[in-house]
Amino acid sequence: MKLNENLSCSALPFIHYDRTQGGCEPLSLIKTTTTRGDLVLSDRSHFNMSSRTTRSSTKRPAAEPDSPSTPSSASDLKRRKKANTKPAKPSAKSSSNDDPAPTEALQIVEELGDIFSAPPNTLIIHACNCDGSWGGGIAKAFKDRYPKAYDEYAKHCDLHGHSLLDTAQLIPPVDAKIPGEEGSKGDDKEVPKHFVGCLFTSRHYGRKKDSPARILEATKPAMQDLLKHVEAWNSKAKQEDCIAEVRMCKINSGLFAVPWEKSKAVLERIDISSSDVKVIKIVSPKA
Ligand SMILES: Nc1ncnc2c1ncn2[C@@H]1O[C@H](COP(=O)(O)OP(=O)(O)OC[C@H]2O[C@H](OP(=O)(O)O)[C@H](O)[C@@H]2O)[C@@H](O)[C@H]1O
Repeated sequence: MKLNENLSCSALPFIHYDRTQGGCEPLSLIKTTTTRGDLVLSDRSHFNMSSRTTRSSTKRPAAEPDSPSTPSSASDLKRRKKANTKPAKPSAKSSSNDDPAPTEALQIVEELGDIFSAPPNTLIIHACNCDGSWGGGIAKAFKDRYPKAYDEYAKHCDLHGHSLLDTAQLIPPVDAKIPGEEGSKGDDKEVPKHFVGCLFTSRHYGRKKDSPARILEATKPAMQDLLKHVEAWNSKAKQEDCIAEVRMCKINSGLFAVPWEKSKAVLERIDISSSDVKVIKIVSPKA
């Protein structure tokens, strides 16, 4: 693929980006980042596993408490586990009432439509539990549409368990094509190049989900963590691989049972003066 170094991510909507520090990495490598902002390169084959693990919606055993919180690749996870390092975790003590007014606030724009009919290079965000379950609500739709992204999420939960609360996972586009049944290649389904953003706002799902107050408390640091991942990704990605638009559902407002206006108020207190992402589109289905 030919690179155009004259183009920058600043040409893309929603992203203000200085590409002077950008680098060109081989296309065979996937770039992921840690909470500390380290860039981690992994062979793309890791993200394109042909066999999909079947996950049940049953509770998983929590990972060891000293496991790192948000690395985004298996190689990074292993490296960290071996080194027994613990990345800094964003503070969980933020609330919309205590926070100072942001210098530049994250803009939340609401519209009706199909969240998944987004153009390529869109990041689509939803709220997640730390148990490795995308069993209901919009999470089930994510699992059906992005099965390999689900595998990445479930692996992340297996390795880090409840230490993921207050953090986020950025999953690069790994579901370019969902294979059809064996021997019927014509049934392969094309999937746009979408990034998936997981906000870990509750440890458990279902009846064991965290309280609305704790879910709200996790919402801000989780989103801040995701914005850092986006910034790190875009600072290194080629122009055609940059995240160009960010969409989200009304997180926490369904199965997590937190009124949307409360989550929205928390999100609108996030300072984005040093973030690439200025606007998040909230896309809800037409009635
Ligand atoms: N197909 C669809 N297309 C478009 N929009 C859809 C939709 N389905 C629902 N919505 C809307 O999307 C918003 C969020 O509502 P949700 O209930 O999904 O998510 P939430 O953030 O409250 O809770 C997270 C937990 O729900 C999951 O299920 P499990 O726990 O695994 O069972 C996760 O894994 C977490 O644990 C609401 O505005 C819904 O109207």
